[in-house]
Amino acid sequence: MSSTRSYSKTTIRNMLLRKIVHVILCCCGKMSHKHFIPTPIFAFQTPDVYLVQIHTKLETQVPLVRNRAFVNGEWISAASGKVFDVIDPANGKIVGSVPDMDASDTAKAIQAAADAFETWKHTTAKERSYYLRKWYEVLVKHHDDLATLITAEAGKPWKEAHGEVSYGNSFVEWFSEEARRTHGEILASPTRTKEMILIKQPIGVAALITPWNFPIAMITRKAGAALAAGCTCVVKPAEDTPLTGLALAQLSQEAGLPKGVFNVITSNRDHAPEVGKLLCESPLVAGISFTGSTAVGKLLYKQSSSGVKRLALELGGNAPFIVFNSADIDKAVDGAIASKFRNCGQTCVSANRFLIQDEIFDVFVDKILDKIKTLSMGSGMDHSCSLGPLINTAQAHKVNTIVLDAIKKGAKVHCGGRPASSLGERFYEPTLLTNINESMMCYNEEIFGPVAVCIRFKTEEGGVTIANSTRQGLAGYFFSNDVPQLWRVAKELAVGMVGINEGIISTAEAAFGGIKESGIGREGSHHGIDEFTYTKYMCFGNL
Ligand SMILES: NC(=O)c1ccc[n+]([C@@H]2O[C@H](COP(=O)([O-])OP(=O)(O)OC[C@H]3O[C@@H](n4cnc5c(N)ncnc54)[C@H](O)[C@@H]3O)[C@@H](O)[C@H]2O)c1
Ligand SMILES: O=CCCC(=O)O
Repeated sequence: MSSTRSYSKTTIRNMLLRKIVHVILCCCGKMSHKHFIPTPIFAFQTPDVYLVQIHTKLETQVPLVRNRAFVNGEWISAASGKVFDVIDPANGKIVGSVPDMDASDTAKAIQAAADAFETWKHTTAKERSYYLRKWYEVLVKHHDDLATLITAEAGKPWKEAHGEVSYGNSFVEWFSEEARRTHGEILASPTRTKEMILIKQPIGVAALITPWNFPIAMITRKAGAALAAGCTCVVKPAEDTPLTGLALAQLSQEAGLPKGVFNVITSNRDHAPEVGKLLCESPLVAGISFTGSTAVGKLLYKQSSSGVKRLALELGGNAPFIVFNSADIDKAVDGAIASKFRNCGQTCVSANRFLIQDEIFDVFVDKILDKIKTLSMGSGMDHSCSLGPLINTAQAHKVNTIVLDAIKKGAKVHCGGRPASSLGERFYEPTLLTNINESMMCYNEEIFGPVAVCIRFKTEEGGVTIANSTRQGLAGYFFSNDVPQLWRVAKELAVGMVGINEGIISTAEAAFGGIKESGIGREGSHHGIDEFTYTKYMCFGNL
């Protein structure tokens, strides 16, 4: 568990050592500016990336670990001096400690972003594209380090962490390209003496609050778009995975992003509400982009109404995964495994309810059971593992509660159904349940764990009705080989994204987002930038 504490003697000793190494390296000329790219508009900063790596070796073997937050191009502590620990969910060991920042620290980051916006908003699209491309190149250079860091703090299996780094980096690449395509419009004027033009302008400071399940991608999907639009950012990563956010900051510094443009503050769960409130209410913040639970999303919605802030919400899902009689069952099973067990089920677009048509129900259950039995669970650092731990003990407890509730109400357990305690307190056995009914938590709630539940239905209409019987509407999937049915069902599913004969739908080119209580707005694609721009109408008269 994370805890709040002041600097330990070891940390102070390491800080002193850092200073000494800094002086030595400066004397040897190893930290000279010549290692860093020139920036067309802003003055150089002095990234201490090499120092960090040396410092890192003193404290831990995990690369890119930073122990301070990043505000206005500087690495800072909380004003209170408090820090909290970041835990490796596979073994409970401390990976690093970061500042436990409160509202007063947040105010400094907001001010830095607001000051930087005055310059950043005047950059050209081409300049912003250049900076993002540089950042992307640095991120690619550190691909392995980022993946190792993600596995260390999020527990994600090594291969998946690598996949996430590619996915996360792809948003920076994508928005470096999209930056140059934020065009305005010339309208056909109804009057000879007037010309009418629409231009896109950046909204201002964007506050980005992100979850732990995709520590890099959930930040870059927002920040790439915000920076491309000409906004500056204050990022508040999740308390379970702040180190990847700080690594992104370090690499943005190495890429030469001007100071104050990309700020990352860290705070523990106790301080998150006050930090969030200030980000929602500060007149210096123009918009909030949040990914996380529906409950917190609703709170931020309320809080940001006072200043009529621009709001983008990417919240929880309860994805149906329908398999119709005509489907290729083997492909459906492969899609089901990929969708359900990615990140140990901790993905907002994970299949939550498998709805299987009567005729093929038994064969689907047999085949998915065979596949589940091949999944290997263990530390994400073990390259052969396909399932890692859950993020924390609260999540492990929640998954167990959902399964026990289903068993109590009559569910049949085909495999798993209990914590994998021999591996550690955050591991849960991959589980398959049938005999599901609508009174069960697993039917109504986002499970966010490695638990597959199969529900039988008879008709297309019946299956779609069950699929839509939720207030969540993020992703939905179905497998069918009946062509008219493909179009009918894709239109009927009440979700923002549909996988048709496909279990993995995420990519930078796609418009990611939900409807109903799953969110507002879209991330990725060319629509992603819209969340961070205003459309301004200009009317030139008396021409
Ligand atoms: N849609 C998604 O991508 C996604 C991601 C993670 C979790 N979830 C869902 O959320 C559930 C809980 O996970 P979680 O605890 O990480 O989500 P959360 O909503 O509690 O946390 C997400 C982010 O919001 C911050 N936060 C928490 N309380 C806040 C507040 N009052 N004001 C401002 N920021 C606040 C957290 O520090 C974190 O950075 C999961 O079980 C799952 O159902 C969804
Ligand atoms: O969990 C939320 C995001 C997952 C994704 O982008 O595929």
